[in-house]
Formats: sequence, C-alpha cells, structure tokens
Amino acid sequence: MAEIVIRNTNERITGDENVRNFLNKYDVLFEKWDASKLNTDLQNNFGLTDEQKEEVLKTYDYEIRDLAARRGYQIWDVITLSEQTPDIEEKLAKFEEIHTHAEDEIRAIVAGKGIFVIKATDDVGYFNVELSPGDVISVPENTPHFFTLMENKQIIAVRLFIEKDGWIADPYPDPTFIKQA
Ligand SMILES: CSCCC(=O)/C(O)=C/O
Ligand SMILES: [Fe+2]
Ligand code: NI
Repeated sequence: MAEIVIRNTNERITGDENVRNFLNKYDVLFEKWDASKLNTDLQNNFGLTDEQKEEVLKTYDYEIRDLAARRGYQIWDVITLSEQTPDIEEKLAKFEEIHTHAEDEIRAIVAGKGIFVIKATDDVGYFNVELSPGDVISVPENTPHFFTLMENKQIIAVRLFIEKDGWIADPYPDPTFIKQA
C-alpha cells in the first residue's frame, strides 16, 4: 500500500483514499492493480528474461490497454532492478538525479518496492511516494522527480510512455532539495 512522506514536515499520509486525494492535488494519478494476478514465480524473480517480461505484460494487458485508452500512452515495457541487474549502481545513480520528462508517464509496481520523490509546490517542497506491489502512479509532464529503491533493493515495474522515443530525462539540478528526510 502506497504511503506519502512530506519531506519538509515529516508528515506521513497512509490509506489508499488519503494517498489518492493528496496525489491528485498535484495531478499525480493513483490507481491500484491486483498484485496477486502475477504468477508467484515472476513476483520473486528480479532478474527477468525478455520472455518473462512479456509474460508480465500479458498478465496486465487489460489494465495497460485501459490506461492507454484513457490517457494516451502508446508504448510500454517492464523494468526490473535488483542486485542481479547488470550496472545497477550506474542505473540507480541516473534514476536518483532530479529530472523532468516532457511527457506524463505511468509507473505500475508489480513486485518489490520503490520510492518516487516528486516536487509539489514551492511551499510544500518534495514528497516521497513509497510504492508497493499493486500501486500505480503517474509522473506528470515537466514535474521534477527522482526514483530510488527501498531497503529490499528490488522492484519490477510496468512503465507506460506517450512518446515512441520512450524515457528521456531532462536534468533538473535543484539547490533547494534537501537529501536527508
Ligand atoms: C520503477 S521505474 C524506474 C525508474 C523510472 O523509470 C523513472 O522514470 C525514474 O524517474
Ligand atoms: Fe521517470
Ligand atoms: Ni523520471
């Protein structure tokens, strides 16, 4: 179940309805998928082959096409990150830099955990969205954010993009961002 932490105040927001209301204020979509639909072998496999990634996409085909039809996404993929991932440190270092995308994108967590840190308004600052299996969020266009893993250091996520070019990150160096919280 997703939880929010507002970094400047340490306020924690829990419960799907409260999380949805908070996120919607910042144009972040929050929905749920049934995490138990994924075959348990795949839920515990953080080094998926291309064939297994296709199986993940097939499992959530209805949910993906529904989101695509409602919100205009055109392409999707599966990403898995864990200590088994080649070049994990370089990949994480890239995801952990604050950046924006010119398009709105979806991240649906189907196994493992992760945190998106997203900028709200200047007065509220950044908030953490701690995501668990079944949590689906959008990252709105031109919104500063970054991603990091949680203590278990493993995740499988489905990503939906509008642009055929896929994931293009524009760096957003932000001197107001405070790392600890
Ligand atoms: C869990 S998805 C990996 C990170 C990612 O796709 C992204 O866009 C980070 O900003
Ligand atoms: Fe992103
Ligand atoms: Ni990003």
